[in-house]
Amino acid sequence: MSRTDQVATCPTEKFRPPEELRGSTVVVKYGGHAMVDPGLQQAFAHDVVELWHAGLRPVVVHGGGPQISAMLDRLGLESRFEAGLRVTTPETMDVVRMVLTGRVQRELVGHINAHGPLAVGMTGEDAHTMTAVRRPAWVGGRAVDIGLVGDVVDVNPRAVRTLLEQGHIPVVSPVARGEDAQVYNVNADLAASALAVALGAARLVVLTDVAGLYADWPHSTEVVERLTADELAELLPGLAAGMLPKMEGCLRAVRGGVRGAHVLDGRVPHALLRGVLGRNSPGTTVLPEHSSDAPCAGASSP
Ligand SMILES: Nc1ncnc2c1ncn2[C@@H]1O[C@H](COP(=O)(O)OP(=O)(O)O)[C@@H](O)[C@H]1O
Ligand SMILES: CC(=O)N[C@@H](CCC(=O)OP(=O)(O)O)C(=O)O
Repeated sequence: MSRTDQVATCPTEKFRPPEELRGSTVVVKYGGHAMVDPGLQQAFAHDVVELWHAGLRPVVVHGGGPQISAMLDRLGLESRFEAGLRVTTPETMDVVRMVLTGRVQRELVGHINAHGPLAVGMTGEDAHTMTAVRRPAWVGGRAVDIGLVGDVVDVNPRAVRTLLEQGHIPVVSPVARGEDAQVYNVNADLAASALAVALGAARLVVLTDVAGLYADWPHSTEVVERLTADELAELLPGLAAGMLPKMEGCLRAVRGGVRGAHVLDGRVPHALLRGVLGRNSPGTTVLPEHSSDAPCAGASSP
């Protein structure tokens, strides 16, 4: 698809990606808490299309935790988390699938496609894109059964690559197939990280509802601006639910070959563009151990 013919809005001149990012895949995880405002969803969709215009290949993996909880509440079903993961009965799984794929994904696809025929929605189940195995939650050193919650153990990126090659923007729901014929609820941060590694993405960007990783949460809002994978590995066991899967996802990504991972404030308009294309990314940036490849260098700032 021609990038100039198909999309009428979003002029490319404003945003020039650094040379090393041209043609690169960028996996963006858009968190449920940062998408509760429809205005923010539209601004996010606009930014994703800007990245596409600038010659990058964005892939969106979305969350939807608050939206799932609201629907469970409406249906009078229990909503409970252990170590940040939703306890998922077969009945809960039906609601997870319905809300993520039937509603949240559809809304995002609609917002992106308001700019042109770009986004295609899919789930990790499609074309065996994500295969997961059942995992427990670890609470106080003990494994707790949390039902149909999966860890992604295999990613087949072929369907996503085909969409990218055709000029599309894949929008992926974090639901995975199991080899045991079950369907698994996967934390969206970890799903995005697994997909970024499998696609050989240049960047993983996690948009959430805080300014980044706070050094002393919940006592201070001082953001950790940069850290290496080793530094993050040391911090990880002490992190609280919410930030834990995001930082674990960033760590797995940079250790899996992704050149940089960012946690950004999704409530700030254009945080995504500034994070990917700006000279100095806001939020928290995680780099591999020996990075001479500063992921924010050389761009013209939006
Ligand atoms: N060290 C930390 N720094 C920032 N936020 C933290 C930290 N530890 C826990 N959190 C919590 O993590 C939340 C973000 O995770 P979550 O609510 O799951 O967001 P999302 O819906 O974007 O995935 C923050 O709103 C905050 O309450
Ligand atoms: C296993 C598990 O907890 N899955 C998440 C999937 C959605 C998600 O991760 O959404 P956010 O990114 O908005 O938190 C859930 O059921 O809420």
